[in-house]
Amino acid sequence: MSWHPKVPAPTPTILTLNAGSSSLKFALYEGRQDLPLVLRGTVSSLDENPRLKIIAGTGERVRERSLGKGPIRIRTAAEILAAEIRGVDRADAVCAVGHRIVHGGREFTAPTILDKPMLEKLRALAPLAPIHLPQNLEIVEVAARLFPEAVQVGCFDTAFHASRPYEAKTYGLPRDLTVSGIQSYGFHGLSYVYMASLLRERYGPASGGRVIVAHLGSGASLCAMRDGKSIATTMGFSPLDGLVMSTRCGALDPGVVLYLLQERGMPPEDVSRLLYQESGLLGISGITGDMRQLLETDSSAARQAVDFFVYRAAREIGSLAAALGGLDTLVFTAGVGENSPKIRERIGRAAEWLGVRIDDDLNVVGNHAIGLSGSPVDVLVLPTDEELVVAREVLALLDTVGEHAVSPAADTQGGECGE
Ligand SMILES: Nc1ncnc2c1ncn2[C@@H]1O[C@H](COP(=O)(O)OP(=O)(O)O)[C@@H](O)[C@H]1O
Ligand SMILES: CC(=O)OP(=O)(O)O
Ligand SMILES: [Mg+2]
Repeated sequence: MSWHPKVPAPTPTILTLNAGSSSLKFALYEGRQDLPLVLRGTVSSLDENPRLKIIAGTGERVRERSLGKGPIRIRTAAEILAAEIRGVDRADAVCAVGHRIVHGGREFTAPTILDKPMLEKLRALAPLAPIHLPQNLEIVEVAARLFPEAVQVGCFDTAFHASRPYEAKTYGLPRDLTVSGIQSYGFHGLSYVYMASLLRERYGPASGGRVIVAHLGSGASLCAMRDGKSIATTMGFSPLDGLVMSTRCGALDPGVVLYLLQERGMPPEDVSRLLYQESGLLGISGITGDMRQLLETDSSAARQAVDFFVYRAAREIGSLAAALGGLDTLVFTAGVGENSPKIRERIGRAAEWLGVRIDDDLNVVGNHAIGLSGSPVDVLVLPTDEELVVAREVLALLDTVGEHAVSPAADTQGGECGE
C-alpha cells in the first residue's frame, strides 16, 4: 500500500515506540499541536523480572503487573504492549508510528520515513549498535504488521550530536578513516532534545548556560550543552563508550580489545558479547546490571560496582566541564537519574569542586530543582520524554510531507493520516 498524506491532517493519531537496552516504552498521542497523550506504557527490566506498566493520559495508573522471571524478547514485549494499545478507541486511527532509532550514522540526521531502502541502509549500521539497532528494526517490522495502515518513521538518537565541533567528533586516527565515518556519533539524542526544550522553557534563550545533562539509565551518557546544542558527549562511535553502564563496559583502552583478540584468541563475536552484555555493573558485581537491585544488595562486589558507576560519572563531568569552560547547570535524568536520590547525592558530592551543592531534603523528594539555594550551579531532576520528542518529530515530518505533497515511493508502507 502507498501512503497518501492529507493536508493538513486535523488530528492524526501517533504511536511512538522506544526500544532501550532494558525496556520497551510506548506512548499514544492525538496529533494536535500540543500532542495530548492518550496512553503510555512500559515493559521494563526485559532481562530479569520484567514488569508491565500502563498509564492513562490523565496520569491514572491503568495496570501494573509482573511478566514472570524473564528474560523476555523485545518482540514479545511489543506484542504485549500492542494488545494494550488496541484496547483503546483511538488505536484504529493510528496513522503514523514513530520509532526511536539509536544509530543513524552520518546519513540520517533528520526524521525519515522507514521504507524498504531505508531499512536496508539501517541494517548495514547494525554492527555499530548491536544491542539496539537489530531490536529497533524488529520493532519496526512488528509495528508494520500490527498497524499496516500507518506510516513508519525513524527518529535518530545520533542526530542531536551531529552539529558538534570537529574536535568533539574526531578520533586520533588517520584522516581517511575519519572521512569514511569512523568518528564519534553520540547517543541518547532524543532525550537531550527534550532536556534542551525544558531548559529553554525554564531559562529562556540562554537555556541554562553551560549545562551538563546526565542521562543515567540502563545505557548511560553525559552531554555538554550550550545554547541548547550538544558540544560534547561521552558516547562515541558506538553506545559502548563513556560511562560504565548496566552491561556495557564504557571507556576502555583499545589495547584490551587487541589483547583479547590476539593473545587470548577470543573470537570477535565473543568480545562483542563481553563488552556489550557481560560487562558494566553486571560484570563487576557478578550479580545484576540493574542499579535498583544493586543498591538493595548488601555485598562488597555490589558496592564496588556502584562506587565505580559514581566515580566514572563524576570524572566525566569534570571532562565535560572542561569542554564547556565551567558549569552553570547540572541535570539528572533517565531511570537512575530520575529515581535514585542516593546516586544523585554521591555524584553531586564528587562534583562539589565545580560548585555543585545538593539540598538533601529536596533531593529525597526529587523536586525539579534540588540545588542548595544560592549555590553557583543549578541542579535539576527532569524526567525525560523521548516518546514525546519522537511524536513531535513525526508530526513535523507529516506536516512537511503534506505541505510539499511529495509522492510516496512505490514501496513506502502506510495509510492515510487524518480523521
Ligand atoms: N528507584 C530506582 N533507584 C535506582 N535505580 C533505578 C530506580 N528505578 C529505576 N532504576 C534503574 O534505571 C535503569 C533503567 O533505566 P531506563 O532509563 O528505563 O533504561 P533504558 O531506557 O536504557 O532501558 C535500571 O538500571 C533500573 O534499575
Ligand atoms: C543508546 C542507549 O544506550 O540507549 P538505552 O539507554 O536506551 O539503552
Ligand atoms: Mg532509554
